[in-house]
Amino acid sequence: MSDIVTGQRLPDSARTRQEPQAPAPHSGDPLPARGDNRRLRIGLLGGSFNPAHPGHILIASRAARALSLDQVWLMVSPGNPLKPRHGMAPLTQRLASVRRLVRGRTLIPTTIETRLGTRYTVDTIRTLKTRFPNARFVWIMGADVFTQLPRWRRWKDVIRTVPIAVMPRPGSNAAALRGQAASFLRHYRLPTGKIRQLPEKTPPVWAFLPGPQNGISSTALRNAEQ
Ligand SMILES: Nc1ncnc2c1ncn2[C@@H]1O[C@H](COP(=O)(O)OP(=O)(O)OP(=O)(O)O)[C@@H](O)[C@H]1O
Ligand SMILES: O=C(O)c1ccc[n+]([C@@H]2O[C@H](COP(=O)([O-])O)[C@@H](O)[C@H]2O)c1
Repeated sequence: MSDIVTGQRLPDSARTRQEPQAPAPHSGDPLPARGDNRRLRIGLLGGSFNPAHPGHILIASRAARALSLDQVWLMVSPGNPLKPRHGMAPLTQRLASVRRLVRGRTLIPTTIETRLGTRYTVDTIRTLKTRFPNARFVWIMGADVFTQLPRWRRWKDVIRTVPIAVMPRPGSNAAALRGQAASFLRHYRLPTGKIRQLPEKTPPVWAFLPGPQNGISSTALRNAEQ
Protein backbone atom coordinates (compact mmCIF):
# COMPACT_ATOMS: atom_id res chain seq x y z
CA MET A 1 0.00 0.00 0.00
CA SER A 2 1.65 3.24 -1.03
CA ASP A 3 1.35 6.41 0.99
CA ILE A 4 -0.04 9.30 -1.07
CA VAL A 5 2.19 11.80 0.71
CA THR A 6 5.54 10.03 0.94
CA GLY A 7 5.06 7.83 -2.11
CA GLN A 8 6.78 5.05 -0.21
CA ARG A 9 5.64 1.60 0.77
CA LEU A 10 6.02 1.60 4.52
CA PRO A 11 6.93 -1.57 6.39
CA ASP A 12 4.24 -2.64 8.85
CA SER A 13 6.36 -1.64 11.83
CA ALA A 14 6.94 1.84 10.43
CA ARG A 15 3.26 2.23 9.59
CA THR A 16 2.29 1.33 13.12
CA ARG A 17 4.80 3.76 14.59
CA GLN A 18 3.90 6.56 12.19
CA GLU A 19 0.15 6.14 12.08
CA PRO A 20 -0.65 8.76 14.69
CA GLN A 21 0.86 11.42 12.39
CA ALA A 22 1.17 10.15 8.82
CA PRO A 23 -1.81 10.44 6.49
CA ALA A 24 -3.26 7.11 5.41
CA PRO A 25 -3.35 6.48 1.68
CA HIS A 26 -6.94 6.41 0.62
CA SER A 27 -10.10 8.45 0.47
CA GLY A 28 -12.28 9.53 3.35
CA ASP A 29 -10.50 11.61 5.91
CA PRO A 30 -7.06 10.09 6.20
CA LEU A 31 -5.76 12.36 8.92
CA PRO A 32 -6.57 11.11 12.38
CA ALA A 33 -7.56 13.74 14.91
CA ARG A 34 -4.92 14.53 17.48
CA GLY A 35 -5.40 13.26 21.01
CA ASP A 36 -6.47 16.75 22.06
CA ASN A 37 -9.02 16.89 19.21
CA ARG A 38 -7.16 19.73 17.53
CA ARG A 39 -7.05 19.33 13.75
CA LEU A 40 -3.61 18.52 12.35
CA ARG A 41 -1.83 21.64 11.18
CA ILE A 42 0.10 21.07 8.00
CA GLY A 43 2.46 23.54 6.34
CA LEU A 44 2.89 23.25 2.57
CA LEU A 45 6.24 24.42 1.26
CA GLY A 46 5.94 24.09 -2.50
CA GLY A 47 9.09 24.46 -4.49
CA SER A 48 11.27 23.43 -7.38
CA PHE A 49 14.03 22.25 -5.03
CA ASN A 50 16.48 22.28 -7.93
CA PRO A 51 18.28 21.35 -5.68
CA ALA A 52 17.13 21.62 -2.04
CA HIS A 53 19.36 23.63 0.29
CA PRO A 54 19.58 24.72 3.95
CA GLY A 55 17.45 27.82 3.23
CA HIS A 56 14.47 25.51 2.58
CA ILE A 57 15.07 23.61 5.80
CA LEU A 58 15.46 26.85 7.75
CA ILE A 59 12.09 28.26 6.66
CA ALA A 60 10.26 24.94 6.97
CA SER A 61 11.58 24.43 10.52
CA ARG A 62 10.96 28.02 11.50
CA ALA A 63 7.36 27.89 10.21
CA ALA A 64 6.80 24.58 12.02
CA ARG A 65 7.91 26.09 15.32
CA ALA A 66 6.30 29.52 14.98
CA LEU A 67 2.92 28.15 13.80
CA SER A 68 2.89 24.97 15.93
CA LEU A 69 2.62 22.85 12.81
CA ASP A 70 2.43 19.08 13.15
CA GLN A 71 4.01 18.54 9.74
CA VAL A 72 5.52 20.53 6.90
CA TRP A 73 5.29 18.90 3.49
CA LEU A 74 8.15 19.87 1.23
CA MET A 75 6.24 19.48 -2.02
CA VAL A 76 8.59 19.00 -4.93
CA SER A 77 6.78 20.57 -7.88
CA PRO A 78 6.35 18.64 -11.12
CA GLY A 79 7.34 21.95 -12.73
CA ASN A 80 6.79 25.55 -11.71
CA PRO A 81 4.50 26.94 -14.45
CA LEU A 82 6.53 30.18 -14.46
CA LYS A 83 9.97 28.60 -14.74
CA PRO A 84 11.59 27.23 -17.92
CA ARG A 85 11.85 23.45 -18.20
CA HIS A 86 15.38 23.79 -19.46
CA GLY A 87 17.81 23.27 -16.60
CA MET A 88 15.17 21.66 -14.34
CA ALA A 89 16.55 18.39 -12.93
CA PRO A 90 14.28 15.32 -13.00
CA LEU A 91 11.70 15.10 -10.23
CA THR A 92 13.38 12.06 -8.63
CA GLN A 93 16.69 13.90 -8.41
CA ARG A 94 15.07 16.96 -6.82
CA LEU A 95 13.16 14.77 -4.37
CA ALA A 96 16.39 12.98 -3.44
CA SER A 97 18.04 16.35 -2.74
CA VAL A 98 15.26 17.17 -0.25
CA ARG A 99 15.46 13.75 1.40
CA ARG A 100 19.19 14.18 1.98
CA LEU A 101 18.60 17.32 4.06
CA VAL A 102 15.57 16.33 6.09
CA ARG A 103 15.85 14.96 9.62
CA GLY A 104 13.14 13.88 12.04
CA ARG A 105 9.40 13.39 11.55
CA THR A 106 8.06 16.91 11.06
CA LEU A 107 9.46 17.77 7.63
CA ILE A 108 8.11 15.42 4.96
CA PRO A 109 9.48 15.39 1.40
CA THR A 110 6.75 14.61 -1.10
CA THR A 111 5.88 14.59 -4.81
CA ILE A 112 2.18 14.52 -4.02
CA GLU A 113 1.32 17.03 -6.78
CA THR A 114 2.54 14.53 -9.35
CA ARG A 115 0.33 11.82 -7.88
CA LEU A 116 -2.65 14.17 -7.66
CA GLY A 117 -2.05 15.41 -11.20
CA THR A 118 -1.91 19.08 -10.18
CA ARG A 119 0.69 21.70 -11.06
CA TYR A 120 -1.01 25.02 -10.38
CA THR A 121 -1.21 25.85 -6.69
CA VAL A 122 -4.88 26.78 -6.86
CA ASP A 123 -5.65 23.21 -8.01
CA THR A 124 -3.27 21.59 -5.52
CA ILE A 125 -4.82 23.33 -2.53
CA ARG A 126 -8.37 22.63 -3.61
CA THR A 127 -7.56 18.96 -4.13
CA LEU A 128 -5.69 18.61 -0.83
CA LYS A 129 -8.51 20.26 1.10
CA THR A 130 -10.98 17.82 -0.41
CA ARG A 131 -8.74 14.85 0.19
CA PHE A 132 -7.78 15.82 3.77
CA PRO A 133 -10.83 17.66 5.11
CA ASN A 134 -9.66 17.41 8.71
CA ALA A 135 -6.33 19.11 8.14
CA ARG A 136 -5.61 22.79 8.51
CA PHE A 137 -3.24 23.76 5.73
CA VAL A 138 -0.96 26.80 5.62
CA TRP A 139 0.96 27.71 2.46
CA ILE A 140 4.57 28.66 3.17
CA MET A 141 6.54 30.82 0.76
CA GLY A 142 9.65 32.95 0.73
CA ALA A 143 9.36 36.71 0.41
CA ASP A 144 10.55 36.54 -3.22
CA VAL A 145 7.63 34.30 -4.16
CA PHE A 146 5.12 36.50 -2.30
CA THR A 147 6.21 39.34 -4.60
CA GLN A 148 5.51 37.12 -7.65
CA LEU A 149 2.18 35.84 -6.34
CA PRO A 150 0.01 38.11 -8.55
CA ARG A 151 1.46 36.25 -11.56
CA TRP A 152 0.09 32.90 -10.39
CA ARG A 153 -2.98 31.40 -11.99
CA ARG A 154 -6.09 32.63 -10.13
CA TRP A 155 -3.96 34.02 -7.32
CA LYS A 156 -6.93 35.67 -5.65
CA ASP A 157 -8.55 32.26 -5.33
CA VAL A 158 -5.32 30.95 -3.79
CA ILE A 159 -5.37 33.61 -1.08
CA ARG A 160 -9.07 33.00 -0.43
CA THR A 161 -8.40 29.29 0.04
CA VAL A 162 -5.41 28.99 2.37
CA PRO A 163 -3.63 31.08 5.02
CA ILE A 164 -0.20 32.20 3.85
CA ALA A 165 3.04 32.36 5.84
CA VAL A 166 5.64 34.61 4.23
CA MET A 167 9.19 33.81 5.28
CA PRO A 168 11.97 36.38 5.17
CA ARG A 169 14.66 36.04 2.52
CA PRO A 170 17.69 38.32 2.24
CA GLY A 171 17.18 40.98 -0.41
CA SER A 172 13.48 40.24 -0.94
CA ASN A 173 11.66 41.48 2.17
CA ALA A 174 11.19 45.17 1.50
CA ALA A 175 9.84 44.53 -2.00
CA ALA A 176 7.50 41.82 -0.69
CA LEU A 177 6.06 44.03 2.03
CA ARG A 178 5.28 46.87 -0.36
CA GLY A 179 4.35 44.71 -3.38
CA GLN A 180 0.98 44.14 -5.03
CA ALA A 181 0.07 41.09 -2.93
CA ALA A 182 0.87 42.85 0.38
CA SER A 183 -1.05 45.91 -0.72
CA PHE A 184 -4.10 43.90 -1.86
CA LEU A 185 -4.02 41.97 1.43
CA ARG A 186 -3.23 44.93 3.69
CA HIS A 187 -6.31 44.42 5.87
CA TYR A 188 -5.66 40.69 6.26
CA ARG A 189 -2.17 40.64 7.76
CA LEU A 190 -1.84 39.12 11.23
CA PRO A 191 0.31 41.13 13.61
CA THR A 192 3.53 39.46 14.74
CA GLY A 193 2.15 38.74 18.21
CA LYS A 194 -0.71 36.65 16.74
CA ILE A 195 1.27 34.61 14.21
CA ARG A 196 0.68 31.31 16.02
CA GLN A 197 -3.05 31.61 15.25
CA LEU A 198 -2.48 31.71 11.48
CA PRO A 199 -3.51 28.06 10.79
CA GLU A 200 -6.81 28.55 12.65
CA LYS A 201 -7.80 31.68 10.75
CA THR A 202 -10.20 31.80 7.84
CA PRO A 203 -8.54 33.03 4.64
CA PRO A 204 -7.74 35.50 3.27
CA VAL A 205 -5.11 35.89 5.97
CA TRP A 206 -1.33 36.09 5.94
CA ALA A 207 1.60 36.79 8.18
CA PHE A 208 5.21 37.74 7.75
CA LEU A 209 7.32 35.61 10.08
CA PRO A 210 10.47 37.43 11.15
CA GLY A 211 13.44 35.25 12.02
CA PRO A 212 16.87 34.07 10.96
CA GLN A 213 17.67 34.31 7.26
CA ASN A 214 19.98 32.48 4.90
CA GLY A 215 20.90 34.00 1.54
CA ILE A 216 21.50 30.64 -0.16
CA SER A 217 19.63 29.76 -3.38
CA SER A 218 19.35 26.82 -5.76
CA THR A 219 20.55 29.09 -8.55
CA ALA A 220 23.79 29.79 -6.68
CA LEU A 221 24.29 26.06 -6.02
CA ARG A 222 23.71 25.21 -9.69
CA ASN A 223 26.10 27.95 -10.78
CA ALA A 224 28.74 26.73 -8.33
CA GLU A 225 28.52 23.24 -9.85
CA GLN A 226 29.30 24.45 -13.37
N1 LIG B 1 17.19 31.12 1.25
C1 LIG B 1 15.85 31.18 1.33
N2 LIG B 1 15.25 31.94 2.26
C2 LIG B 1 13.88 32.01 2.34
N3 LIG B 1 13.05 31.34 1.51
C3 LIG B 1 13.60 30.57 0.56
C4 LIG B 1 15.02 30.44 0.43
N4 LIG B 1 15.27 29.60 -0.60
C5 LIG B 1 14.08 29.23 -1.08
N5 LIG B 1 13.07 29.80 -0.41
C6 LIG B 1 11.64 29.61 -0.63
O1 LIG B 1 11.40 28.22 -0.76
C7 LIG B 1 10.42 27.98 -1.77
C8 LIG B 1 11.00 27.08 -2.84
O2 LIG B 1 12.10 27.77 -3.43
P1 LIG B 1 12.93 27.18 -4.65
O3 LIG B 1 12.93 25.70 -4.58
O4 LIG B 1 12.52 27.83 -5.91
O5 LIG B 1 14.43 27.63 -4.25
P2 LIG B 1 15.25 28.86 -4.81
O6 LIG B 1 16.54 28.87 -4.06
O7 LIG B 1 14.44 30.10 -4.79
O8 LIG B 1 15.49 28.37 -6.33
P3 LIG B 1 16.02 29.12 -7.62
O9 LIG B 1 17.27 29.88 -7.24
O10 LIG B 1 16.26 28.01 -8.59
O11 LIG B 1 14.90 30.06 -8.07
C9 LIG B 1 10.01 29.34 -2.29
O12 LIG B 1 8.86 29.77 -1.57
C10 LIG B 1 11.19 30.23 -1.94
O13 LIG B 1 10.83 31.58 -1.74
O1 LIG C 1 -0.01 28.23 -9.51
C1 LIG C 1 0.78 28.98 -10.12
O2 LIG C 1 0.43 29.68 -11.09
C2 LIG C 1 2.23 29.00 -9.67
C3 LIG C 1 3.16 29.80 -10.33
C4 LIG C 1 4.47 29.80 -9.88
C5 LIG C 1 4.83 29.03 -8.78
N1 LIG C 1 3.89 28.28 -8.17
C6 LIG C 1 4.27 27.43 -7.01
O3 LIG C 1 5.10 28.15 -6.13
C7 LIG C 1 5.94 27.25 -5.45
C8 LIG C 1 7.35 27.80 -5.44
O4 LIG C 1 7.92 27.59 -6.71
P1 LIG C 1 9.47 27.80 -6.93
O5 LIG C 1 9.77 27.26 -8.30
O6 LIG C 1 9.71 29.27 -6.83
O7 LIG C 1 10.15 27.03 -5.88
C9 LIG C 1 5.78 25.89 -6.14
O8 LIG C 1 4.92 25.08 -5.35
C10 LIG C 1 5.10 26.26 -7.45
O9 LIG C 1 4.26 25.25 -7.96
C11 LIG C 1 2.61 28.26 -8.57
